[in-house]
Amino acid sequence: MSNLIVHGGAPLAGRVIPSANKNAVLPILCATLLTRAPVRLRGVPDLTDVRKILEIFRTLGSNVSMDYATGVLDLEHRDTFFDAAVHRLPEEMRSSIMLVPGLMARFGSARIEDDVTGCTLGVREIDPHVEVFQRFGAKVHRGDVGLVLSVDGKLQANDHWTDYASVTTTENFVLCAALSQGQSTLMNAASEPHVQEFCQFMRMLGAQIEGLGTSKLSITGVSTLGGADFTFAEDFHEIVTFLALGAITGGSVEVKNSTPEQFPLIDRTFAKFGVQIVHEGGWSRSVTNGPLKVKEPFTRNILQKVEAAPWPYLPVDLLPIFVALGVKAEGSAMFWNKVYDGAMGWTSELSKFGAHAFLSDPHRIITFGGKPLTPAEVESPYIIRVAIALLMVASSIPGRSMIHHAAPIRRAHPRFVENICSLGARIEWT
Ligand SMILES: CC(=O)N[C@H]1[C@@H](OP(=O)(O)OP(=O)(O)OC[C@H]2O[C@@H](n3ccc(=O)[nH]c3=O)[C@H](O)[C@@H]2O)O[C@H](CO)[C@@H](O)[C@@H]1O
Ligand SMILES: C=C(OP(=O)(O)O)C(=O)O
Repeated sequence: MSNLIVHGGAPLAGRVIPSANKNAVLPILCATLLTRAPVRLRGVPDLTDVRKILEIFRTLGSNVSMDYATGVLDLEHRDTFFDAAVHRLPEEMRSSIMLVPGLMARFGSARIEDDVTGCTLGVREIDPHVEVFQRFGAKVHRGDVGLVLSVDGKLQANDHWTDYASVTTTENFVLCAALSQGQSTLMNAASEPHVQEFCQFMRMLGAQIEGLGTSKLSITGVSTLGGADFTFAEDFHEIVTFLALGAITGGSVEVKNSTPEQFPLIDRTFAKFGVQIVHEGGWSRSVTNGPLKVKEPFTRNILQKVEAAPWPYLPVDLLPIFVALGVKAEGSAMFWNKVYDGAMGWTSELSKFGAHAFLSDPHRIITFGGKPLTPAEVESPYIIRVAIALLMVASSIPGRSMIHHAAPIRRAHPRFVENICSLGARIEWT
């Protein structure tokens, strides 16, 4: 069941309740390893990455009680067992690397698998992570497969200034610092909404963290962490996805959104393609007035552009969704991924629909939108949000399209096909 058949052309309309943000859920799951107290998590989505992490917890001997119907997860990591020579951590997902601090704190050893790259977006370094672990006192050597880490006694607090604001490196720094001896400071910390949500959970466990949402995080280590009963917030990626699906199909979708204050730049980006986002009464909806059209800049000789970079820029994971709007909207626009060097090489798939999108360099695509589109069979790379962008384009074209290898969608969006069908789409897995 990894291909999607899409019978496109119907305007999507209705209401959707978004799920939790995978990129908050996964680091929070990894963080639970730092405590021996019971933890209850509410709103846990049924995602392939979540299942992989829960499976490793079961292998370690943790009590795991997951009810996907209610989204309630009860976890207790008490008498767990881990052997870096025997156990393997989940692969093909980035978040696996955030199991390291919990394993080091519990067992004095951990490992990093060779494939912790997640989506194939280009180079995804592990060096910034290894550097963080070493600064806290870990010794690192290359094993037969992957890296093996060991630490004697407690981790040692330290100050660090990273090369760039990396989401998972920031989270790993906080995970290490929470139980270290002394005060640690991270400069150039990432501040995405999911990083803030993760820090709020850490605080609920008893971690002492200052500077949430800024580029400087100060953490005072404590001797033990306690339990928590935590409810996940709504996923801004999923909110944007459904709003964009409404807009690209000429319909109107309303999505529950408790944090519109995170949206001003996202709203302006929609507006560049003629889509107005209205936030009202805890819901957001996309409104279009006729066919999508790229807003012309006043400055001469430049293209309309969308720049994606670490928060508070537009998040890079949202860029493919706006590229899909760019393909549909009449006019030209440039999309600039300032983070990854291999995330934009799927223009050839767009061209199978008859779209005109030009990869100008590894970081930039230009769309010449509004061209007549026809249904097509396309191949998605192993990139969650590109599978979605291809599905968006297919949904906007009358007729039968097929998205091959769309399974990555299940890494981030539970019940995605059910949700979109409830809006009037005709889509099925095959
Ligand atoms: C599980 C999780 O949370 N994954 C997210 C996390 O991955 P992840 O934490 O792996 O992403 P990073 O922020 O570390 O960035 C990924 C790569 O981009 C490059 N880089 C990044 C920033 C920068 O200013 N300069 C630079 O060169 C580096 O090669 C780096 O390895 O953040 C990414 C960027 O928001 C998102 O795409 C991923 O969905
Ligand atoms: C790239 C993503 O995830 P990961 O880092 O886990 O591959 C994503 O969530 O879009």
